[in-house]
Amino acid sequence: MIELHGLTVRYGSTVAVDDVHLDLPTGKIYGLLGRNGSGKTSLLSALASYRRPASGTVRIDGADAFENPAVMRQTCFIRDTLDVNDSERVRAVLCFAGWMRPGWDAGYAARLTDLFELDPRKRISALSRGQRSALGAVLGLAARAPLTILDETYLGMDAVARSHFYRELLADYLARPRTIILSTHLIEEVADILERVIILDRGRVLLHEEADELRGRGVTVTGPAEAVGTFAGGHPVLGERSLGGVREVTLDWRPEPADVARGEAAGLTFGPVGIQDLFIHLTSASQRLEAVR
Ligand SMILES: Nc1ncnc2c1ncn2[C@@H]1O[C@H](COP(=O)(O)OP(=O)(O)OP(=O)(O)O)[C@@H](O)[C@H]1O
Repeated sequence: MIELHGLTVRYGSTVAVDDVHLDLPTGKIYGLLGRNGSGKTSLLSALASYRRPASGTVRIDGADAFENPAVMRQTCFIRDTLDVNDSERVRAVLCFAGWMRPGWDAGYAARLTDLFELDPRKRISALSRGQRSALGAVLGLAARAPLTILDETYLGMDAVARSHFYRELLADYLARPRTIILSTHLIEEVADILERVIILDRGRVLLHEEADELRGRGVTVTGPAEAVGTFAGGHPVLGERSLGGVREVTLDWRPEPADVARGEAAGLTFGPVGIQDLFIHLTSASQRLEAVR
């Protein structure tokens, strides 16, 4: 279990992570989502001991994680900076990772390097943005660390490379289950491989839920404005739009089959709300709420 208790990260007067409490069972793939500046990198940096929290604790399997060598050996944190020397060659970086990482699989790293068409002789400074991202993906996957944290690692990769990455990640995770935390803005793309979703909003946890729960959590209701209004009454509205006499509302509510049948009889249609849409509605609804306070 990964336990964050009262975790707060500050930069001077900026509170990047604000009193976060999270209990995260190990052996799952987590998606850490949030708008720009919501505190994702700061939270992950504290989790990986890259940044000392202003207050609060991180415990992993009962042990205090901060600067704990035993915990750090089991943790692989890949961020876009890659934390490697730009004058090194790819081959040397992989070799160093093999030396640093107890679970490193050199054969798997070589296969991934081929898959992403990375030239092991190239210097890091000569890699394109996408190639740097691909190297991050190789370092993160081949480390096979019990706690693998990928902070927007694959952002620079093209669509083909990202699809290779998602496939490899899922296959390797199924073969060797471990805890993987992905922070991403490419929500729609990764949604299918996530088991749990955490949404951060201005340093706080807005939501922590099973991805399957989230997939069925919201509903869109479309139809004649008056009928939609009557049906939606009393349920939390995440968003709405109207065109002529037709209104569509997105509700944070899971209707029972009987509710759907009643709505359909009144001329309404129902649609699912994907994780990305739910994310957009929840984070913008939270901002609207803040604005009226
Ligand atoms: N080194 C720093 N010095 C000062 N403020 C910082 C620093 N790093 C982050 N911050 C601030 O902390 C807050 C959270 O930033 P953080 O990078 O953790 O967010 P994020 O969710 O990862 O953002 P993004 O999605 O844009 O990468 C922001 O207000 C940011 O300006």
